[in-house]
Amino acid sequence: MLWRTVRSMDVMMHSSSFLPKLHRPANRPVKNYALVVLNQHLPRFMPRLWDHANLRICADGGANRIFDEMFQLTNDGDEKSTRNRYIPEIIEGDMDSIRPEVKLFYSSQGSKISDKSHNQETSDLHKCISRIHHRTPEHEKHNLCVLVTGALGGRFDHEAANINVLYLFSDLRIVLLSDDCLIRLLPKTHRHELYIESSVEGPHCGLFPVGAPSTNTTTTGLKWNLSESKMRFGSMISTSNIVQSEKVAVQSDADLLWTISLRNMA
Ligand SMILES: Nc1ncnc2c1ncn2[C@@H]1O[C@H](COP(=O)(O)OP(=O)(O)OP(=O)(O)O)[C@@H](O)[C@H]1O
Ligand SMILES: Cc1ncc(C[n+]2csc(CCO)c2C)c(N)n1
Repeated sequence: MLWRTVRSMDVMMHSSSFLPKLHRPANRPVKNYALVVLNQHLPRFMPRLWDHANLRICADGGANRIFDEMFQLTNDGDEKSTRNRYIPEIIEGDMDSIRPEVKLFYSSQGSKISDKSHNQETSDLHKCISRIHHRTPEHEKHNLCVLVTGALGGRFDHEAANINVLYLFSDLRIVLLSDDCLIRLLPKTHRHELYIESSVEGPHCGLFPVGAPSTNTTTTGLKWNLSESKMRFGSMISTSNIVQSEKVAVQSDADLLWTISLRNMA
């Protein structure tokens, strides 16, 4: 008999356990993550994301959003004390959008201001993720989760640059967030298991390659599953799909983007 050794691909597990739930079981703590705040309106659940993050970085004009908008999102009575409570560890970027008084305020409160105005080759988000990449030891990279707020729903060139960052730093788990959905990259190096937090995400979802086509993608757990299917722009991509199980499994010969809707968490 002929024996063949087939090396099965490692599984990468994903869950959106960082999303605020009304009733979180005590045995399911929020995983630690780094938070990057971009220059778009803050999501409703920002105070809860902020409180559970272990590192908070504002990308340039993202600092204006914390300064201006955090008060409206909290139930605090006093704008000044709210401002004093939400201090980012780092403000990173080319500093062409942060207002002078905001920069002054946060530097006086101890934020590190990293002025990269000489670099007009990469976006502010790219600069933030580079810093996180650099400071994370190799063996911890695959575990670290980076949440990026305000990444979607604005200027399309910014959105494309934000998605490009997922590909540039594919050894980090980066989640792009808006009020309405999230996006993550599923690298082709792994099989993927997505554990759906159905009280806060779904049911609408999408799965598609950007850049390089897929000739073979298989899924379980969706209403319209793929079975060794081809996907590329200009042909079929899976959009307006529906999650039908607590676990979605994906395997592909191409890097894919996974997107899922977020429920109204007001
Ligand atoms: N409308 C938007 N849509 C999506 N992402 C955005 C948008 N505006 C800003 N961002 C994100 O926030 C980051 C910081 O924004 P900021 O406005 O400071 O950028 P910028 O360098 O001034 O950009 P530009 O000069 O192209 O307007 C950007 O790198 C980008 O990732
Ligand atoms: C081919 C090419 N296209 C656009 C830019 C401009 N650009 C890209 S990122 C960035 C910084 C934004 O904060 C700027 C100005 C470039 N350098 N190279």
